[in-house]
Amino acid sequence: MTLPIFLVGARGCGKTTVGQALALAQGCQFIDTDFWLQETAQQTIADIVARDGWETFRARETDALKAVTAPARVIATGGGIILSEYNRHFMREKGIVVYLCAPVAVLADRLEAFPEEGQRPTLTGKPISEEVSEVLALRDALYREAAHHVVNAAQLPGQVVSDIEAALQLARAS
Ligand SMILES: Nc1ncnc2c1ncn2[C@@H]1O[C@H](COP(=O)(O)OP(=O)(O)OP(=O)(O)O)[C@@H](O)[C@H]1O
Ligand SMILES: O=C(O)C1=C[C@@H](O)[C@@H](O)[C@H](O)C1
Ligand SMILES: [Mg+2]
Repeated sequence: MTLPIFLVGARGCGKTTVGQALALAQGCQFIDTDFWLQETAQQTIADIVARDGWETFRARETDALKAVTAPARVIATGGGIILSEYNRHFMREKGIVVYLCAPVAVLADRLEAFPEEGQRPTLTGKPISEEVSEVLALRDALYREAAHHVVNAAQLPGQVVSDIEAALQLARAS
């Protein structure tokens, strides 16, 4: 049985982008909790948050995580999935968790170029660069706590995929 691979990390670290390429390389199915949730709810995340609040979104995110978890899948998660202790333990127990780690400047540049506001409503009400810095400072330890592997996500997507594959291979061999 091939364990599911969970990609975690901040908004803009490339979970969706790298996840699709990794799934292709591994011959796995690709699933994204943000996409799955929005399709199932027939609403954007911004609309869910505006109508029902972040707490409701977080509860639905945990439901999404449980629903999509299955063998032979690469699962791109939402940037805040690690806020829940339940989610962190669930991912570690059910599969292999990879933290796509990138510095604030890289994340902020990507988010400024591709804001996708429907999927990424503001978390703090602050400008992007300030928000990324503040949120990453609070979450970096949680990404690390959840992760089996940490990779440098500031590289080109193909190199990030290669680094993840190398880490998985090394772990299998040891
Ligand atoms: N390694 C990379 N190099 C250059 N650009 C990238 C890389 N990874 C992602 N990007 C770009 O950055 C933007 C954000 O990437 P992506 O949507 O994959 O991030 P994410 O981690 O899934 O974010 P979220 O937590 O909001 O779902 C995209 O427009 C994508 O093209
Ligand atoms: O970092 C976050 O808290 C979020 C990231 C996105 O992937 C979405 O899951 C949502 O906008 C929340
Ligand atoms: Mg994504």
